[in-house]
Amino acid sequence: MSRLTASYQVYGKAGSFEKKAEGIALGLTIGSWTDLPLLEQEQLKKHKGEVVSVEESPEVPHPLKPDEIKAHITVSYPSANFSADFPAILTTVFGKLSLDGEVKLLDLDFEEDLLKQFPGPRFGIDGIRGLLNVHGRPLVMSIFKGVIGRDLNYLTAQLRQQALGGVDLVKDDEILFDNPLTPFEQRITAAKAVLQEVYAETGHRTLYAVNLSGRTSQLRDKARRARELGADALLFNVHAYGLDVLQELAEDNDIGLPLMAHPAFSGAFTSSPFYGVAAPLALGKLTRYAGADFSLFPSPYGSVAMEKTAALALGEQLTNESLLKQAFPVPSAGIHPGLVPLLVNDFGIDSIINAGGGVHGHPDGAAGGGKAFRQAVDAVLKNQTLENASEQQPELKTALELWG
Ligand SMILES: CSCCC(=O)C(=O)COP(=O)(O)O
Ligand SMILES: [Mg+2]
Repeated sequence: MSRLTASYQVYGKAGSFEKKAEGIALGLTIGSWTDLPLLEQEQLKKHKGEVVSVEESPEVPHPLKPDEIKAHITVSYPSANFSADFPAILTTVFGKLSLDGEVKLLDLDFEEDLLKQFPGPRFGIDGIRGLLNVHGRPLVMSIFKGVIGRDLNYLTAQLRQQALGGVDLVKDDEILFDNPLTPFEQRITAAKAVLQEVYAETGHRTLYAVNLSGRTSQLRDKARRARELGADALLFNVHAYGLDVLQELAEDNDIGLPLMAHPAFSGAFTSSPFYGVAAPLALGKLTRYAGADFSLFPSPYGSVAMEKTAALALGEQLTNESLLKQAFPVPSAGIHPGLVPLLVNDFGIDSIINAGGGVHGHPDGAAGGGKAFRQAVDAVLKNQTLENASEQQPELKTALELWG
């Protein structure tokens, strides 16, 4: 019978972890089966979780409780215990356990039979590159900024400048919801017209990811309508809605659009060193399994930073060998052109450089900001230092003078 394996980080006294692990394996599956009559014990055994390993780390004491150390516990659960969906899986491996003190879910290992039941990205990295016809370099994305309370004219003017800067994608800010000044459907049609104009003028193609927002029950129809109107991609605050909602959108052939997962709200359950779910699992592996073509997360460098080993592991989870397609890592937040060499070094060519303030705050406007990013990417691919490249690239020079 196939099994799902979960790894947890726990703290406790040395020597106490076998009991703790057994408690998890039992507590999340058949409960107190030893008290039941023999026949029922036999019947329930096949549903019991199994402790796979317990590894103590005596060299890592609890930072606040000197008599406790860290340990990793691995438990496998029979697939017969759950249906093949995220709500059932997460409830099985970390349901009531998530409420039971200092336990962090680090990873989940899906066997092939189970993994096959998840869609993964519809387009993936290769598919998105195909839509843009851009290969062999990281993509550049910019974010609308300051458009809350502004109308469609403002939005389209800002979009035009971003596209003229040569960015490959522009996304809504995740905090722009449906509103009377820039309604969802009109954002799509107005943006499409602007991006077609820029393409006709310059030959440069930019895709726009519109924020799919509102009540869950309305999302499918809104997303289908977006497709009918010719939307390029959908931004989605997946962690505010839940992975299963993303999966529903990803599997719907009448939607069939690239899906961009925003990390909003995820810090609430990934940031603690003691509790919640590890970011590489939540924003990496599971977001990819649920069908995101792109996953945004804080880079190790900007204004909202993720610890570097976690950010690297997250990028790895989005792109490693799997039955499912690769999703684009999009390290974000406080990104400016001077960070491009670090980001490409960390996340490789198959990643996206994403910036809001770093584009719009450029003294030459968003067009200048976009150009500075593209120039930084070109310099890195040519193994040039940004300083050297900026001698020939005024927009990059201005950006480096401003942000370093
Ligand atoms: C925390 S990752 C999400 C990035 C994002 O949505 C954003 O608006 C970043 O804007 P910035 O001006 O920091 O590039
Ligand atoms: Mg944002």
